[in-house]
Amino acid sequence: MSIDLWQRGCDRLAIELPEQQFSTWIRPLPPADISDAGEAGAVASLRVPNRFKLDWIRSQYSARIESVLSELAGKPVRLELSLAPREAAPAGTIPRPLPSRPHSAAEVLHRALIGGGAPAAASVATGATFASGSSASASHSFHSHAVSDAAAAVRLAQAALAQAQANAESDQQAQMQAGQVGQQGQPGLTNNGSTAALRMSGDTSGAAPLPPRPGTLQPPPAASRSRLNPVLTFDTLVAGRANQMARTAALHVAGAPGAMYNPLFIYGGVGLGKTHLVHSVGNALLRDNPNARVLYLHAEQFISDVVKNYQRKTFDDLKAKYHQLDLLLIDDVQFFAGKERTQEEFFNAFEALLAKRAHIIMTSDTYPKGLVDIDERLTSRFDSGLTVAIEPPELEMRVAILLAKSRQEGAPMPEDVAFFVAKNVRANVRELEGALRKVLAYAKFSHKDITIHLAREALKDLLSIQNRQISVENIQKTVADFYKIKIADMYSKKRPASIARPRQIAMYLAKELTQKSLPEIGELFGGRDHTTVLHAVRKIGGERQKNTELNQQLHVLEQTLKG
Ligand SMILES: Nc1ncnc2c1ncn2[C@@H]1O[C@H](COP(=O)(O)OP(=O)(O)OP(=O)(O)O)[C@@H](O)[C@H]1O
Repeated sequence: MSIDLWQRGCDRLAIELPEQQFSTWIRPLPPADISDAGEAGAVASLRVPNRFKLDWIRSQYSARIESVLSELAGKPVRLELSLAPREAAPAGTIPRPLPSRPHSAAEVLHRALIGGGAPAAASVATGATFASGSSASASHSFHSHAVSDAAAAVRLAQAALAQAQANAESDQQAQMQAGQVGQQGQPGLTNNGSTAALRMSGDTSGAAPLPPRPGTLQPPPAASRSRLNPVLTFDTLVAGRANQMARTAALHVAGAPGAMYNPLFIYGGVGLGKTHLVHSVGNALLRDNPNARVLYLHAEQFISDVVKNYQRKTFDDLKAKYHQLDLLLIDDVQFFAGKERTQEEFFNAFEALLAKRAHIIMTSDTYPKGLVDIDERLTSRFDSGLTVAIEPPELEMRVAILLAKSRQEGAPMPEDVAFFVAKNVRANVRELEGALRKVLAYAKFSHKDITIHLAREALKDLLSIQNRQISVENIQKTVADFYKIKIADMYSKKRPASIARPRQIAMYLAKELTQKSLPEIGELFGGRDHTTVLHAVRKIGGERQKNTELNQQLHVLEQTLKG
């Protein structure tokens, strides 16, 4: 009965929680041991592999796990968490029936965006702007019921892809399975999907492909003509809440280019995976159709092409190069600012490609209407298909990225270390990769195991900069400014919501962004008890998951504090 109850609880949580959260925190847990005390209830004893995970599950999920188990058991079930002994076998994996695979990426996105409601459909079809996660406030036309349907559908897509990827790693048979997924419009396994996306030094952001590992297949010639980096595929792109909409839209385009969501405009801050995503589309399309004419380029390359062809008066060459494409992937279009001739040529190419139903995907650091010094006739066209944001990765996603990339590097990072690094490196994926490189290099050269102690050593410069920059006082001042209250209110006993809420937000940020303990934070907030701080941390952390406006405000505050 105990395994069965636990299994059913997991199945329920798999439906309720975002896929990334479920996969990171719940799925890897060993089954809880359930001791039944008759009418009085039952106790579910769960052995968690490390302290970080234990604390996190206790603070974030234990209440929900208890209530799901109690509901299923028909009597109260108390959850008892303890640390698994070090030498214990690695945590087992709960077999979880995956939701049936979506029929195609197009369908997934369609369901995700349209959900059950026609009004949202209309706004999407005519050029909706929406953002995953915190920036969803920009999506006035995106109905909230569609958001929850979207989340559910995207979870289905993620589950199917996660399954395909997991299978693909294991054996030849799984490769065939992944190939079938590809035929349905989703990316399957690419020949070098497991090739490391990391280098031990230097920048990984450029488009220059890494040399494939011995034994992996060479990229097809079309990939080099297209300037695609064969390493940047959907297989190596970790999915999370931060990129779910953009990734789902990109999957759709890869499966059915030239159909809907054309142009696709992807925007977000630096190092969040925009370039990776557009390369993934190109690589997926070429894998399915090696004859497709695909070109990836940075906006600056387009600018220099225009200049060169103007100097040589070879306008026809320029047209021939761009107007014949099936898929144009163009990165960082904000670089077109102030370049009138380039904008003119891009406008021509844009019109020609759309007229023949070729697909265009653009990236930028801001949404189309936020672009400066770019002609309105262009920016309005940029916004005429689908505009999606990529957000900074949330904690679960950062952990998943570290685990995935360290595995690709052949030096798997233990979960507690990944958690430690992810908690401390929050800005973007590029920084996360930098931190991972440092930790792995440090372990390699010092011939030591990868532990939290080692990670702390390897990253001490980075951590000390952060600790220096973010103090509780700084947080109190920034939050007080933001919500227009007095700093003194942070320490006062006043309770009106207009003051109590910013104070709770400041406590939450103090816990998130500093190394201070709950009692220390309580002390700095006018001598409050640590339970008051814990309550604030849980409350704001929980609300943040559901309330997009609050999440947006917290992002702004976090970015301000991190400088
Ligand atoms: N979700 C992800 N999963 C795995 N790797 C990722 C993910 N997001 C980003 N990366 C990696 O992080 C690095 C930076 O990503 P990328 O260059 O795509 O960011 P970007 O948004 O285009 O940044 P910029 O605007 O500075 O060009 C790359 O090495 C990329 O492979």
